Amino acid sequence: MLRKRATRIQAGGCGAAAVSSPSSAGDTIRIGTRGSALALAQTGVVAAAVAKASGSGVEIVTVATEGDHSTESLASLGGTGVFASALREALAGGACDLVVHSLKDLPTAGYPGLRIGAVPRRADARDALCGRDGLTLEALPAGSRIGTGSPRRAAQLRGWRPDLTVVDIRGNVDTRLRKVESGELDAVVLAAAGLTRLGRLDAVTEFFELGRWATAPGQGALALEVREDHSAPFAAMLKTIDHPTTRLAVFAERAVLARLEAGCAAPIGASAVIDGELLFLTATVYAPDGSSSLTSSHALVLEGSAAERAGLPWELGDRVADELLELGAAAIAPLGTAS
Ligand SMILES: NCc1[nH]cc(CCC(=O)O)c1CC(=O)O
Repeated sequence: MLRKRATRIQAGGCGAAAVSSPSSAGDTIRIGTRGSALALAQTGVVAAAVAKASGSGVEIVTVATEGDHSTESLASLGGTGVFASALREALAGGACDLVVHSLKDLPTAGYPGLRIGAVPRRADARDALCGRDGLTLEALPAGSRIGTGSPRRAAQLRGWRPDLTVVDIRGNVDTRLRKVESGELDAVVLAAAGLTRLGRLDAVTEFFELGRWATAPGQGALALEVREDHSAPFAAMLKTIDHPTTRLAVFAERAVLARLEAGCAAPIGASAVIDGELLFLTATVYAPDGSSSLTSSHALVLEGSAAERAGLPWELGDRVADELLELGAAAIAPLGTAS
């Protein structure tokens, strides 16, 4: 289902090379997005970058997704692709020329005829606690009610604070924050990147460091998905938006998910960073009840031809995932389609 918005962003036109749109409809590049406030905020940033890099007009097309309609818990929806499928269908069907995903919501399995055309620079990959009265996780009184819809966050909360009650919630970022403001919940856990994009960092009472609190593969990063059949100028435009370091890191994180055959709702955290010539990857699989977890870390030297380097994230992700499986990950957490 498509609803067209009247939003149009014209290119600034200050010397940007003219790039023809891949669309047969003319010069305007149509960018598909979900209609949530968070999706529109991040798509607005992408649209401005596309307009500047292409010199074309940009039109934002909102697409309703199953994840927006359903009030089911994310875990029971299965997680994999509830936000992404409708966007991918709109793109494949030609209703738009590129779509903007939160990378962590994009299934690792490809879609026929589509590819990830650009991964912009990543924002803060951490999770953040938004508690009442300035409270941190440690300071919350026993029995406090903490909301999250994510099996990973639920498992982490149970691991750190088994004396708290985890409440399964849905809804957009503002809805979740209001549950704390109204007193219905004592705290919620949200992605720092989303709070940043919505200008709601004021609600944060604690940032969880990645070393003790792993976050979803790809968290904080966006993916610009495109059809494979686009023009060379369109590819050149995508390249100016792509951030190669972010791409290497998030692909390594996603490779763990792919190897474990786990979806975006699986209780798995992964964090990759590049330090000089080394790509580091750490991933953790959590028992849903928080009683145990398994972690694996490895690093690879970034060397070789461009094609060889492009394969390194997968090699590293496979190594970490295989170690997690050897340690018994499949016995502590629901992997595969049951995630
Ligand atoms: N599944 C919802 C979702 N998808 C991306 C983000 C945050 C932004 C990001 O990680 O890029 C969120 C909200 C949240 O987890 O708090």
